[in-house]
Amino acid sequence: MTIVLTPVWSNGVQKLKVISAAPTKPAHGLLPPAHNDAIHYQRCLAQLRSKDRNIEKYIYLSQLKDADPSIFYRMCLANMAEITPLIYTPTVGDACLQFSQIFRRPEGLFISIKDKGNIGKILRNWPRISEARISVVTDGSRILGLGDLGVNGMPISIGKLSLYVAGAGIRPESTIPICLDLGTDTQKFLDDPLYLGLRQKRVPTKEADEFMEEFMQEMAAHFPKLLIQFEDFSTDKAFAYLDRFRHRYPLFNDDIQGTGAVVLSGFINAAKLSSAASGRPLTDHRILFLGAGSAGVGVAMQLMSFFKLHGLSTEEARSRIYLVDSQGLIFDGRGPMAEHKKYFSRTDYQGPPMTDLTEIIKLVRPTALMGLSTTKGAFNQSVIQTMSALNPRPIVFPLSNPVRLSECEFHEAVEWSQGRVLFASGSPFPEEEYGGKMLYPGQGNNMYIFPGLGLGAILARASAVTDSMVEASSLGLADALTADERADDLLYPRVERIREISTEIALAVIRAAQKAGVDRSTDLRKMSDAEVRAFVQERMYNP
Ligand SMILES: O=C([O-])CC(=O)C(=O)O
Ligand SMILES: [Mg+2]
Repeated sequence: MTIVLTPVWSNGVQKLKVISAAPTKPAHGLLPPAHNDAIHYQRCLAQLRSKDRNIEKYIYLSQLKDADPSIFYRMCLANMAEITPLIYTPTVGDACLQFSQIFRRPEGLFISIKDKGNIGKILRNWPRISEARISVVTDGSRILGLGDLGVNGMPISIGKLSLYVAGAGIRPESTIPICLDLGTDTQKFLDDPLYLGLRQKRVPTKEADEFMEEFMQEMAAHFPKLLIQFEDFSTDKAFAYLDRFRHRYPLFNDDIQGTGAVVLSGFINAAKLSSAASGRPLTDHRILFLGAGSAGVGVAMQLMSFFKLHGLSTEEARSRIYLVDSQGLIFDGRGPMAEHKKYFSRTDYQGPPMTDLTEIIKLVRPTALMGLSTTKGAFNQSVIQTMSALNPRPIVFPLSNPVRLSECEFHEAVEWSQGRVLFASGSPFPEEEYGGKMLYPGQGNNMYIFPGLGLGAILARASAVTDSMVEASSLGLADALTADERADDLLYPRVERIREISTEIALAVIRAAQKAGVDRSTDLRKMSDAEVRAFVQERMYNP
């Protein structure tokens, strides 16, 4: 599929108009005589592999996507494990940091605070309004664990949407990457002559809130079939915008809900293995979080459903969770704290403030340790050894992204736990051999969830994304492990099966939407599961 856009002028405004969306075959003589598609695919793959640095591979793949989306997506699907880390975490982190240096050609929509009052007009410049189904929207205020990157956050929206296409078969022309430019507080960018964003500090909250209100209203008015994924907003905004808009528009926050769902899923599978080894009931698990930002608290909230699914009350479920932030264990006696941390603040601890993670572990005796702190090395040898002394199979999930901010590496966790660790990380790590056995790290990254969750919500034409739909996506993923994968102690399915996984998740999400009564595509209600699966698969874009 080639989309040819031509600039046209309307009311003094330049717009892009689609003049050809049909596959175009170059006229005779415009290609070399021995050019053919299959060999060209091999040529592109060889070109990719000839590059030494991942950022070069990223740039090459971006240009390939632009020049020939079909080859690009075919390559992604056939080489998921190799290419996902290049177009997504961790390389996308470098692409964001260097966006203003490596920028070639615009992709997606840029809407800045200067457009306040005129956002509808900007949206009308999007060339494929009626096809729009999914948008990933960031304001760049907290990209991965890299901080406030301003307009340099655009590659995160682009990368997530490439995975929607590859992983869930959303059509490329149905995706809209959006970066909102509300300024940046990162001086380095403001001083950089190549920086592509506004040269101003972030606007005050009130102005940002008014902007978001207008943005969401205009998005809904212009794109009636669009689902919105909020991505990498700073913690306070992530919670505030999710709360404010989730009951009015179909949307979810990937960092709070997507990460929550993917970790719940991995935890379900890890807890079974851990309890099988310890003989302790599933309801006895205790989970300690390092990091209490949007992802940390989002995951903690989602993990409560693990205990509730096993019959515990909300109060009992909450009591299984402990949060630690940069100032140590979070408990009521510690003094004032941010609103979003209060729910998990411990009332049963009355001692002095505790900051040392090993000491906190000895006190809490957790079965599982979750890292969402972006503090490299926080899960050091003493931490892992203490977890391993308490648990025959300790659950350790260093979830911070990208790789270099991970709380520990897989080989460290394997070595320090003597091969017993049940491990999942946010970014990919290589497998390890220990005691003659191959051990595989799980990748507890929301990339397993959002493509299928989004696909299900889009196909159901959900008017809102309910908690039950998010939970269904998580349970759908946990159930997607094959017998082979279970035999290898995997916590997540192999990423090569992403389309199958997305189909199962979409089915679970569609059913949950129907149960919640938020589905507007009511024809799907009458279909059997097998029919819905076939329906989902038929609709997938196949490069
Ligand atoms: O993008 C990723 O790899 C996961 C994610 O949402 C984040 O770290 O913010
Ligand atoms: Mg994110």
